[in-house]
Amino acid sequence: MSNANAPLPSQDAKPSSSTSLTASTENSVSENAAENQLSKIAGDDYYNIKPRQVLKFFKPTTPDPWDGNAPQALMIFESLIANNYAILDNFIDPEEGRLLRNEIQQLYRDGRMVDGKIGKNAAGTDGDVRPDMRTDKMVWMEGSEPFVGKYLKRHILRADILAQKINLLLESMGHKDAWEGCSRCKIMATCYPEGGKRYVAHYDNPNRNGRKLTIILYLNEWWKEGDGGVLRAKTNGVQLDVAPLFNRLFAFWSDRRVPHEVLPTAAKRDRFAITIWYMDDAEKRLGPL
Ligand SMILES: O=C(O)CCC(=O)C(=O)O
Ligand SMILES: [Fe+2]
Repeated sequence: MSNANAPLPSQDAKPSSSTSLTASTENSVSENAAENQLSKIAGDDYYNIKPRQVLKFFKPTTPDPWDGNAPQALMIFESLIANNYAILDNFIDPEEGRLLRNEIQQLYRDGRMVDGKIGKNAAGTDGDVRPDMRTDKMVWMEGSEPFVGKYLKRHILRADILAQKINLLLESMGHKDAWEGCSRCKIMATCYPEGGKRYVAHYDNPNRNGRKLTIILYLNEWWKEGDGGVLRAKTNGVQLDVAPLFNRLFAFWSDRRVPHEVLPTAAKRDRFAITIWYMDDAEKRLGPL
């Protein structure tokens, strides 16, 4: 059985900076309209998205209820194929981002988050607590549990549609990274509490566990240099330090192209994020190496 989060030796630290794509926030303008439209297409149950059938409510042939994120999908697609990753700032309307952040913070305060594990199974939902490797608090979700708030559900839905659009672009050019289906494994909300919490260097998909694309949304308003919790990745021979800024989306290929680690948090700054992995059904069928 493969280790879903195989550790790597720490990377050499080299100062580096990252550029980010800035999205227009126009996508937020028509969100209520988008929700109404989705309700019409899918019925009242459309938020009850089941894993592995993410987009049963959204087919490329249906009218696009979320036109707003087509430019975002294009930007992420272009950056992924050129760089193996994409950074997109101002992902959603900031007010909605704050409400989403409040929901995630509340999950932490309610004690729903538990020690993150080093995964043993493909979805990474099982494994061992290894404080020498990973010291976050996290909660797994399908997305339809009663404790999943309205804004988190909206985020999941938006990310699902974004992922599908990215994949449609890859498919349309016959790109080798186009994947099969548009399912995801469990969604993860995390808090890396203040005081040096971290995750050592690893791959999300070291051994063909099916994870194709990792999409993280960071939720840390007022984050500043020195607060720690920077995501450090290395890809294409470039070291990349990604600050976990509020409303910043970071997407990357889950496989060995992008080893990454979470550098320790600072003394007084909890760090919040939501991570979603989209799965390649063809790779899942092949099974782990
Ligand atoms: O929160 C992050 O920036 C990354 C977390 C991570 O790499 C993981 O949970 O696999
Ligand atoms: Fe990771």
